[in-house]
Amino acid sequence: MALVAARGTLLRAGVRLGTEAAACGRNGTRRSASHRVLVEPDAAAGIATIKFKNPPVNSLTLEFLTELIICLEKLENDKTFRGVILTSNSPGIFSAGLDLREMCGKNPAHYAEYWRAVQELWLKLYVSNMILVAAINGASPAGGCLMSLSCDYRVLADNPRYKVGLNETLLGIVAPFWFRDTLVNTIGHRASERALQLGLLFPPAEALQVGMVDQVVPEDQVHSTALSVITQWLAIPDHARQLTKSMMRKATTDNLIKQREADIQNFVSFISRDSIQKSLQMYIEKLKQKKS
Ligand SMILES: CC/C=C\C/C=C\C/C=C\CCC/C=C/C(=O)SCCNC(=O)CCNC(=O)[C@H](O)C(C)(C)COP(=O)(O)OP(=O)(O)OC[C@H]1O[C@@H](n2cnc3c(N)ncnc32)[C@H](O)[C@@H]1OP(=O)(O)O
Repeated sequence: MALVAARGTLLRAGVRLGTEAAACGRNGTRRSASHRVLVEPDAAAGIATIKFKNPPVNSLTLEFLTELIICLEKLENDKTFRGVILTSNSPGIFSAGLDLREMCGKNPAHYAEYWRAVQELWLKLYVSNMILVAAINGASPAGGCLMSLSCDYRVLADNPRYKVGLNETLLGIVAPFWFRDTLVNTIGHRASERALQLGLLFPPAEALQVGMVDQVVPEDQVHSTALSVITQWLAIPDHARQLTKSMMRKATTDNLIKQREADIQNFVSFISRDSIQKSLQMYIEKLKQKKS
């Protein structure tokens, strides 16, 4: 049902599914998707690289989310691909997280549609049967960080500007329980409590120390490191690795699935509050002023 809704959004956005489907095909040659998601398949290796291309900062607009969801679903259903690297097409920014303008000045129906898409992307990533490795080649706050936390392994480029973390409280908003659970499953309860309350954004050395990422490498080695990690993981028999992943993660996704509609209502009423809208507007304004 979520995919049908996603396709509806894509069609309204004028995205041609034929082109999208071709982009996620099984050819070994480099091909690119129609809009915001580039896919570089290596059929012989069974690996595809997904590159985010939603300028200026790869924020998760509804259209970008929808393209990502459809792309992941196509790769998941194509047994050629057993591993995927997620990275940015614009080194410097992995993803700025949820698109602030999707959560500001819109109506409740829009917020509900948007949040359903955010949930869907997380569900697709967190319990994917494929091996997902995040090659984090830029800053990755909030929803951007959630995407990488949902992968099986994270490689971060060693650049002090590339901070990662769930900084929601700095915006005056609250990371929902499934963002929290994803973080707790990765770095543990105490470290998550501190990171979430303070909205901490960790530079590479600290991110490694707290366990937000698994490896920090020089910037020009991020992709090759991700590739060699995925190659190691590919050596494990799929059925055993997949069942183990499911055993570790399914309870977390089931928790959202069983209260998905309530979570959407919660988000809509929270984000619609005047005080929250004001906080978001002020934050957007602050980002603008930073430039001048
Ligand atoms: C009990 C519980 C109760 C309730 C809970 C219920 C529900 C939960 C409710 C809400 C949960 C929401 C969860 C939200 C998750 C998120 O992901 S929020 C987004 C957080 N993201 C950020 O904080 C990142 C902000 N951006 C930056 O820090 C920087 O832009 C950057 C480091 C990513 C890049 O820096 P620069 O290269 O210097 O680029 P600029 O800052 O100049 O930005 C260029 C351009 O892009 C715009 N922009 C930046 N980020 C976003 C964004 N996230 N969305 C939309 N647009 C963004 C920026 O404004 C600039 O625009 P212009 O000025 O050029 O128009």
